[in-house]
Amino acid sequence: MIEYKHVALLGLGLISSSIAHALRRAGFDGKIVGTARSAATRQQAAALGFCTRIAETNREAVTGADLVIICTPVGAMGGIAAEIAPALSPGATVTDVGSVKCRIIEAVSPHIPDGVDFIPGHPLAGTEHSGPASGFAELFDNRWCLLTPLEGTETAAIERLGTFWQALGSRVDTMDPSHHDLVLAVTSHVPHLIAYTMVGVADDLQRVTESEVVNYSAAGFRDFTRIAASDPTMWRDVFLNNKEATLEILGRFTEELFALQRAIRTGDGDHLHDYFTHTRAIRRGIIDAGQDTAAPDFGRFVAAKLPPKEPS
Ligand SMILES: NC(=O)C1=CN([C@@H]2O[C@H](COP(=O)(O)OP(=O)(O)OC[C@H]3O[C@@H](n4cnc5c(N)ncnc54)[C@H](O)[C@@H]3O)[C@@H](O)[C@H]2O)C=CC1
Ligand SMILES: O=C(O)C(=O)Cc1ccc(O)cc1
Repeated sequence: MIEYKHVALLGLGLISSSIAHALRRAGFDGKIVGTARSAATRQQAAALGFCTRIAETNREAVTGADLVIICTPVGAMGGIAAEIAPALSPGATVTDVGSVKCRIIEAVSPHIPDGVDFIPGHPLAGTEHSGPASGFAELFDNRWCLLTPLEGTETAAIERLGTFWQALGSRVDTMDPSHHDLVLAVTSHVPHLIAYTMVGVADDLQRVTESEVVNYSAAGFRDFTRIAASDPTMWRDVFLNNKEATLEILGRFTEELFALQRAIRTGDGDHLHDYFTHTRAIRRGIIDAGQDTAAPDFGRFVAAKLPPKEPS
């Protein structure tokens, strides 16, 4: 059962509008007060009608809220926390949905007043679409939502937030924030960077081959173009705020790529065959373990394999 009575959604885009739709589907009868930076977005959200009320400012939206969810690009979250701090109600929970966790914790927690819990979160669910019209109630169904609570946070507050995400359809788990950032660098951030790069390469090539890249693109490349259509501001902020883990995984990726490049150049078919046999076994292992292709499950699979990130 959802224990909150007044949910404030800061930022009105894919994730926040999906939260509102999923709340309504769950029968939530409390208040959903949303706000966004631009008047045009606020008007669009008001017309779509998924909030009880649209507030003009972040401070107005959080006034009286017992759950505040920051749903903006990662780079904006610290400034928003500073802005809302004086208006937060004692006993409220502040959470976020950002794709990285350590930098958000650094930016947000110094502003959270005593008596308010900050519990960082990340629903591992999304699409390449953005804006208030892109949300839908089923987005979080059977997807993981990872909470990365800070030391000393009351278990009851964490459980309350976990129950909230379960009511939206999610499976909920907790994780150490730096481990989260490393796992997500492998399963989401670097794959997005690769997709962005591959589409850029194809675009260069297309100038030579005219429309062949589009005409003959296979399913794999089409998936790359879908991912590479994701919101530029959001992904700029992800990479700038998960720099260390992204560079670590990108370094490993580049080493493996060079080894494959060398195998192709030298005609080392055994190396290629062994490598592809190994990766196929990984994929089949995921399926045999009852975890299908969904990224969140793959995330857990990788989490089990990666060593915990060493403190920097
Ligand atoms: N899109 C996805 O697939 C997923 C996104 N996330 C995370 O969720 C958060 C929101 O993402 P989406 O809903 O996809 O974004 P979106 O682009 O659909 O919506 C973002 C909202 O934030 C507002 N905003 C933008 N810049 C702002 C600023 N500087 N100050 C205040 N408000 C600002 C926008 O007006 C918009 O209302 C991001 O932090 C992202 O990392 C998490 C899981 C999946
Ligand atoms: O659309 C896709 O394939 C995604 O990978 C969605 C996504 C994007 C960012 C996240 O932090 C979590 C999920």
